[in-house]
Amino acid sequence: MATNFSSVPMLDYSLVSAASTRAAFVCSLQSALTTTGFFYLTSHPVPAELVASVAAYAPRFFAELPEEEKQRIRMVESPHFFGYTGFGTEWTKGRVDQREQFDFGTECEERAGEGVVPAYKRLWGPSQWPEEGLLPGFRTTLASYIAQVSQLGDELMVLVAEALGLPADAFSKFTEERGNVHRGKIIKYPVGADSDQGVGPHFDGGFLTLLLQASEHRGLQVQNLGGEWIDAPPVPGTFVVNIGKALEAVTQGVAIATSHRVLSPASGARYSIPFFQMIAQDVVIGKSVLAMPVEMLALRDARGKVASDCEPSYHVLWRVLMKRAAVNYAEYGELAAGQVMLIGRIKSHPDVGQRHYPQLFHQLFPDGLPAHGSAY
Ligand SMILES: O=C(O)CCC(=O)C(=O)O
Ligand SMILES: [Fe+2]
Repeated sequence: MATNFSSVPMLDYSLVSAASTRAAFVCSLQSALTTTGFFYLTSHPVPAELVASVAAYAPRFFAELPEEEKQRIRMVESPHFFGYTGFGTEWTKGRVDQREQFDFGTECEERAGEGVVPAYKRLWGPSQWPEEGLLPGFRTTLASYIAQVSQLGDELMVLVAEALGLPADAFSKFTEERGNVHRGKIIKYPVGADSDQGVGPHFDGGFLTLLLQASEHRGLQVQNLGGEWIDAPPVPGTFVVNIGKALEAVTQGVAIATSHRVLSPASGARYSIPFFQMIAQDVVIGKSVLAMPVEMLALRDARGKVASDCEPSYHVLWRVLMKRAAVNYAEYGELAAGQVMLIGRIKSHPDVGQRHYPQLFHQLFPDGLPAHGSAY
């Protein structure tokens, strides 16, 4: 019988600092990685004041920025896919997502100009920020936040390696010499939306996602191994951590990427701030799969077949599995991670692709701009 879960486990990060309790944390991490693919992290080291200050900016960004300023920094202006995306322009599984968002990333200079080959080198570059005077402190607060969450993500990856019986530096080959450029989003799910689909069922792409639920409204749900939707309500002082498809693939499916969705809030706008831990652009995941201990492969196989609205697929050879998985991760086998990300971004935001990556846009959309994009 497959192992299953009916709630998202809570892991206490303070256990990591004492030698006597570290093993207990690693043990619960192993179970979360191999069974739920999702966990809450309590007592984490990102200062509560910084988290509160980031959360307080979320409603202000949408309410206080004038429409012209949102338009000035809209994503279509950025070859790096950073900036503002208006309400109702993103689709998942054939339905409009009821959310509006602002994408930003690790502070970074433009690394390559127009016409560079491979084109994905252009993904890395600066975020688009609103005028300082319109939202004072927004930029520095988010820069500090992403730096601190990145550091926590790096620490977690060392623990992930330990929990999966791998050497502590097992994941270092997925780090670029100049450091990885991670991505974050500020999302608003409005009340009174046209449908209950805040965001439809999907997987995340990179290694780990660390999500801050920035208001008290529930809506996030995680799909268990039997296909049922489990609530993951906001818990003050925690991050919700989940595994992305890249981590699932490099661990041969031992760590499970779990399908999740957000239902539109019933009683007030919901805000969330996910941080997506990215990997080195040039890595071809298909050539970088890690040798996993047999006990870990046995844990994977013990899960049995998983029911999902997104067709996960870790119990067969990962290459076969990736071919069957959600459309934007199928390419991990042969293409560089940066290229996979670029394809996914263009599918999700075809207007940005058409403007900045016309060649690849025409390959993906030979009939021109579709009525909407869909990454998942
Ligand atoms: O808003 C949330 O709680 C989750 C968002 C999410 O899953 C995503 O943007 O990938
Ligand atoms: Fe997600």
